[in-house]
Amino acid sequence: MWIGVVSLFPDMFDALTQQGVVGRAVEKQRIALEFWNPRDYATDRHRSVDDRPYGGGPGMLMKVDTLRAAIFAARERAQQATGLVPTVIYLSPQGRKLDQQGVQALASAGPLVVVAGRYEGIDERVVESDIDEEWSIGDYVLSGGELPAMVLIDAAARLIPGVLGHQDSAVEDSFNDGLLDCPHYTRPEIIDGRQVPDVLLSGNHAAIKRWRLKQSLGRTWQRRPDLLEGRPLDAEQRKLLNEFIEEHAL
Ligand SMILES: O=C(NCc1ccc(CNCc2ncc[nH]2)cc1)c1csc2nc[nH]c(=O)c12
Repeated sequence: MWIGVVSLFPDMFDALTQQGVVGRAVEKQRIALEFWNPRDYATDRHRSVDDRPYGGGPGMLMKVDTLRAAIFAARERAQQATGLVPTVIYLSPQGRKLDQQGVQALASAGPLVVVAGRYEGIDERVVESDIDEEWSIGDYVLSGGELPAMVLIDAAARLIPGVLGHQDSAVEDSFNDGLLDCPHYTRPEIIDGRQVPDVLLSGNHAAIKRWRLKQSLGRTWQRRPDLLEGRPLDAEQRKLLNEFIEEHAL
């Protein structure tokens, strides 16, 4: 997967490229990550990358000429590297809320150019002419688009075949099948008098699988009933959830 990043703070992405799953994927060239910094296109003495908003008011905007130069360069490289026209994503509080379905769509959309904004954002005419999709990662205020861009890249990278060693864990990821995860346990068997559920020590793999699915369904029902609305349950799952509800009826 080819991803171009337009950002004033490319070094922030070291957190992604130097570590873990995405780091290894970049190393194994499952993902190509390239960066374009608008500051490199600044021509004035102060190398300015921000500009004042028409109409006044607090805050600055990304300077149009340096931003567009970086976007065009990234787009050009995407086509050169992949032969495809990239989807240009702008991370913004006004964007569509990112969820696993959105991540799956982005991970299979071919090359991406991801634009991380700073200041109060970017000129609306640049959004109209150069941006294909706007995405937000949630309803809270951050200082820029870099962390959201890293969230998007990390989530998409996990879905690229071969990126995760144990591919099955990506498939079984709770948000992959739309349910919350079941509880997990590891040594010691007793912590402050609290024991591990017997079924997990039984070695009965069918019972363990059933117990875990039941816990996932039950916890989703308790904590995120909204996730169940968009997800039909088969007869077995319905039965397990009903059992859980009866056991937890207050
Ligand atoms: O660039 C991002 N944030 C920086 C930022 C924060 C606030 C403002 C506007 N502030 C004035 C205002 N707001 C509402 C009315 N008036 C502009 C830019 C960002 C990208 S994706 C994302 N997802 C979740 N949260 C985020 O902050 C982000």
